[in-house]
This record gives sequence, structure tokens and C-alpha cells, in this order.
Amino acid sequence: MSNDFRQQALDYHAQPKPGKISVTITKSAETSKDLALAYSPGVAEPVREIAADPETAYRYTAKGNMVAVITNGTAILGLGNLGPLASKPVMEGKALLFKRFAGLDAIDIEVNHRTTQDFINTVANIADTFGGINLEDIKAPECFEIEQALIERCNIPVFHDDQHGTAIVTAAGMLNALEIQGKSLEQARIVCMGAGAAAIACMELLIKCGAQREHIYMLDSKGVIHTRREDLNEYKSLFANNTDKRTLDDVIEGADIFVGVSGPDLLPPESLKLMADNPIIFACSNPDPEIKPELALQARDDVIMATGRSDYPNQVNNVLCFPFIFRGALDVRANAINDEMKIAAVEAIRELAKEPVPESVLKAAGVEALSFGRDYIIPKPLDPRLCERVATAVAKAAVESGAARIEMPENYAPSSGD
Ligand SMILES: NC(=O)C1=CN([C@@H]2O[C@H](COP(=O)(O)OP(=O)(O)OC[C@H]3O[C@@H](n4cnc5c(N)ncnc54)[C@H](OP(=O)(O)O)[C@@H]3O)[C@@H](O)[C@H]2O)C=CC1
Ligand SMILES: CC(=O)C(=O)O
Ligand SMILES: [Mg+2]
Repeated sequence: MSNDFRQQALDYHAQPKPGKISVTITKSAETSKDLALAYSPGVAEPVREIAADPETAYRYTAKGNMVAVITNGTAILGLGNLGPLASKPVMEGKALLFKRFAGLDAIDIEVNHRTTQDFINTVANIADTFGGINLEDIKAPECFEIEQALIERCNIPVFHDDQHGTAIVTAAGMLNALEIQGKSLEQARIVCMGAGAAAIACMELLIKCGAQREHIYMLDSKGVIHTRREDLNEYKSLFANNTDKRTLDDVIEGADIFVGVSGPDLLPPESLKLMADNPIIFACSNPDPEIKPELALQARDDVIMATGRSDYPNQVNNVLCFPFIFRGALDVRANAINDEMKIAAVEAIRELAKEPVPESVLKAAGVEALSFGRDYIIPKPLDPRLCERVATAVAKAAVESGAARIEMPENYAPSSGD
């Protein structure tokens, strides 16, 4: 990162006011009458209503449009375990994206805790305040236990973005990339660098979409995950191959797909050269991918290249999912985000990339043209159609699968301006 860009990023966060979010009020508070309604004595009326029927919290408070972005800072992007406070810019960033792209109010909560159970208790104890909980940047394997426990204890959707948001966007982009490269997920040989939150969820969803588990080679910081290793947790064990291959080069030879959800610069160009013809590289580690696109494209010209970043083509990043999946889930008061809703999101994101791109999106992306192909496998985050398409598909899937607690809103047309 150049010094100039580094300073711009720091200035952006510091000025004109520190941070990226603030709270606004939605009712008039100018007169004594206003105050009598907003506070004492008027506020007692919705209090009594909610005490009598908790569902009315959706009618009288901001709960139904409010998401908590909650972390412990143990896996901040690809920067590692830097603690809760250091994660705050990322969590404020997620709140910014919820608001900007889906009109949802989101608040960041960074939790200091001693044990995993402490963290679970903290989140469970505040959950009723919110319409949904977006868990963020919590490292594996604790993230799996945390999410499962909170799904069981909370009456609102709980969604670990780094697992499922990433998996949904990866699956959408991958299906399109395979189509362009003339390959099938069923036949594809896959190398997944990383065996944490994002990796396990991405591979599980690709399997649900048709990938063969035995065609997947997963690597963690110690190398290939295989059946003779004795240091594997239960989540990694599901991806243990009965193989003599031990290194990246052993498994990448002839592979069709590389998914990187690990750390910076872990895929050398020489290894990329060993892949099959027309390979697909999703180097999704943030902020620095497993291989820089310029190096990958220098190494070979038949590759489809994606990263998690906004400054290269093909941004495979969970921002294409989490604002909209929560928009749809909250609008039908879903009690969970289930597989049907996730698959509906995959399909909606995937299909949008095949449609003509509006002028406003081209302008925001700073490009002359975009059409479905190698450099445009997935929609741009600034595409305003994402909200309507993805949230609608998710809400419908929630209703059809029985997760919704209310009917589909009449003339439902979600947008960031909601
Ligand atoms: N583009 C996107 O939308 C998203 C990208 N990501 C990126 O994915 C990465 C991982 O995030 P997340 O899954 O949440 O974090 P986790 O901490 O849960 O997982 C990190 C994984 O990376 C592995 N790893 C670390 N170093 C190496 C190495 N040298 N070689 C192979 N594997 C290695 C770890 O191995 P071990 O198990 O041995 O410790 C671990 O399995 C981050 O860079 C993050 O930015 C995550 C979510 C969304
Ligand atoms: C994008 C994101 O959530 C991550 O890199 O952790
Ligand atoms: Mg994250």
C-alpha cells in the first residue's frame, strides 16, 4: 500500500468526524408535546404494549430494522487476532455497508471475553434488542460453536458473515466462472488454501452446489489436510483426504480451481502455472490476496482471477450478500437464515451478472463497459439492483421454507432507500 493511500485511508476515518457511523433520530423532538410523546409520560404506552406482547417491539421500536455487527476481533480480515478494539473500523465499515446498500441500521459491538461461553452469553443476553445478529471476524474453530449456540438460543437470525456471506458470494462467482471456462463443478478439482471460518463454509456450500468432497484438497498453515494428521479439529477432519500429497504444489498440479481464504501472497506464480488449462483463482484474503492479479495474469493468460478487493475486477466479497440477506430475512421476520435462503441468494447474485449493466453502475465502477465474461463474473457491490433481487429472493425463500414469521409484504420492492 502506498504511503499516499495509507494517509488517505487514515484521513477518511478521522475527518471531518472520527469514525464512519452515527445515530440519527426519526421523530420530531422540538416541542414539549414532542418530548411528552417521545419520553415521559408517552413512552410508557409502548412499554406496556411490549411487556404484554413482545412482538409489538417490531411496531414501536427500531428493532425490526436493526442489525448488531458483533465480533471479538480474533480474525480481523486476514490481519489476524488483533483484539476487539482494533476491529472497530471493520465493524463500523460493515455497519456503513448495511446502511448504504440495504437501508438497515447497524451498530458495531466489540466484545472482550475470557471464554467462548462468556462471548456466547454476552451476545445471547443482548440479542432481543436487535432484528438480527451478524457475527463478524471470529476465528475458527470457535466461530462454529458460537454460531450454533446462538442460533439455538436466539429468536432472531444469527449469521456468521465470514462463513456464509463469503460462501454464498464464492458459490455465485464460481458457478459463473466455471460456465465461462466451460467446466463443471461436479468434475472440478479444487484447492482451498485456508481451513478456517470462510474455507469450511465455502467448501460446504460448493459441495451443496455439486462439488465432490473427494475432489477438494484443503490446506491449513501446516500443509495439506489428510487422514494421517492427528492435529485436526472436527471441522477440518471432514476435509481430510486419504492422500500422500503434502504440499501446495502436490495438490495444485492439474487443479481447476484455487480458493484462497488464508493470508497474503501464499500462492506463488510458479504454483499457478501447474494448474489445469483455464483455471479459476479466487484469492479472497483481505486486504492482501493470496496472489496479486497482475502476477497471476503475468503467469498465464487463461485464468479467471478474482479477489476480495474493490480495486480489481471480480470482487468476490461478502458485501455482495450480507446487507441483502438480512434485508430479506428481516422484512419477513425470518427466525433463521436457512439453506433455502442461502441458495436463493446464490442464484440471485449469479443471475444478475448476466444482465446488461446500467450506466450508473459503470460510472460508479469507473469503467466504460461491463458484460458477463472473464472480467465480470459477479455484480459490482454498487449495483442498486442487488438489494431488490437478492432481498426479494431471500424473503420469498424464507416464506416458502417456513422460516418467515409474517407474510411477504405487499408490493415488496426493497431498496437501500427503505
Ligand atoms: N473476500 C471475502 O469476502 C472474505 C475473505 N476472507 C478472508 O479469508 C481469510 C481467512 O478468514 P477467516 O476464515 O475468517 O479466518 P480464520 O482465522 O477462521 O481462518 C484462517 C485460516 O487460514 C489458515 N492459514 C493461515 N496461514 C496460512 C498459511 N500460511 N497457509 C495455509 N493456510 C493458512 C489458517 O490455518 P490454521 O488453521 O492452521 O491456523 C486458518 O485455517 C482472511 O484473509 C479474510 O480476509 C474472509 C471472509 C470473507
Ligand atoms: C470481507 C471480510 O469479511 C473479511 O475479509 O473478513
Ligand atoms: Mg470478515
